[in-house]
Amino acid sequence: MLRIAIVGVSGRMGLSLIKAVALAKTAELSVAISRPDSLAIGKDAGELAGIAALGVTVSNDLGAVVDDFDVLIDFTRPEPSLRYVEICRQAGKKVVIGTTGYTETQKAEIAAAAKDIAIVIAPNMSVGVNLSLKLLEMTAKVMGDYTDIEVIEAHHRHKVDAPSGTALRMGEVVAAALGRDLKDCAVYGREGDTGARDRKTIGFSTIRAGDIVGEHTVMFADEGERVEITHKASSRMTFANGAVRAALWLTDQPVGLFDMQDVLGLKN
Ligand SMILES: NC(=O)C1=CN([C@@H]2O[C@H](COP(=O)(O)OP(=O)(O)OC[C@H]3O[C@@H](n4cnc5c(N)ncnc54)[C@H](OP(=O)(O)O)[C@@H]3O)[C@@H](O)[C@H]2O)C=CC1
Ligand SMILES: O=C(O)C1=N[C@H](C(=O)O)C[C@H](O)C1
Repeated sequence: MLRIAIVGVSGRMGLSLIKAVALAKTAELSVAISRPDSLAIGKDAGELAGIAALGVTVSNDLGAVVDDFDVLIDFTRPEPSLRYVEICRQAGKKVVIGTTGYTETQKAEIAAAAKDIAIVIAPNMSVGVNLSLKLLEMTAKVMGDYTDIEVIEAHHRHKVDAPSGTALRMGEVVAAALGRDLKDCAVYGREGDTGARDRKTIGFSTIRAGDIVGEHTVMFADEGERVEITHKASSRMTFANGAVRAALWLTDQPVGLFDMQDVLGLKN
């Protein structure tokens, strides 16, 4: 049995992850971590997630329980996530990271840690989004040079980072397929006297509303026709199940930086 630790257990994803690990046949929850001031401390993780008791009490010090797990799953915020990665690096433990909103410097820190331990990091753990990334690469190669490309994403009102990590990854994949660097061609929202659209740009639009789990559309628009590739998540369990799949896949990886394309066998 693979022993999984989850940090941020009382978050939206933390609660879904507890359920996903409980449903897994070859993995078990062995550590559940919440912030020191969290009301979840001392509770049973299963009961916290609204399922049967799992016999795992929520605690607040990951460093004190490093011998009790094999893989850590992190869907929190960039700063605590980097602290958890460092604890895992020192203890030689593997990590699955779903957190989004990292700066370039923070991403480089994770890449450096992956020289010592195995890490899967992906802004979206669903099969559908990762398949969409392949479709986007293909569409960009066929239509991207002569169409206007726009990325539209919608999420719940509590989301703190924008554009979503998935939208940015979609933009990166499309830009790379066209030999462009997203840093040079991204336009994040428009207002006022913008001038006509520059064909080489990739536009991003963000919606934050209600309880939308996560929706992404990439539009390739010409005069006379357009192609839209859309993914809609209706349950966080799709992300949580993907994270557990990534944790199990890491069993055979001693070291290195991977993404969900590696886990799902979607790399060229
Ligand atoms: N890769 C993917 O497939 C997906 C990625 N995400 C990403 O996962 C992340 C979490 O999303 P979501 O669950 O909705 O967010 P929530 O705000 O619901 O949960 C985040 C949790 O992280 C923990 N946390 C936050 N700040 C700190 C801190 N300073 N120190 C320690 N722990 C902290 C808390 O856990 P606690 O309360 O237990 O202390 C908090 O509840 C986001 O970055 C989101 O974009 C979301 C969905 C899918
Ligand atoms: O915060 C969320 O909820 C989500 N975040 C991820 C992102 O930023 O891409 C993935 C998913 O769409 C849900």
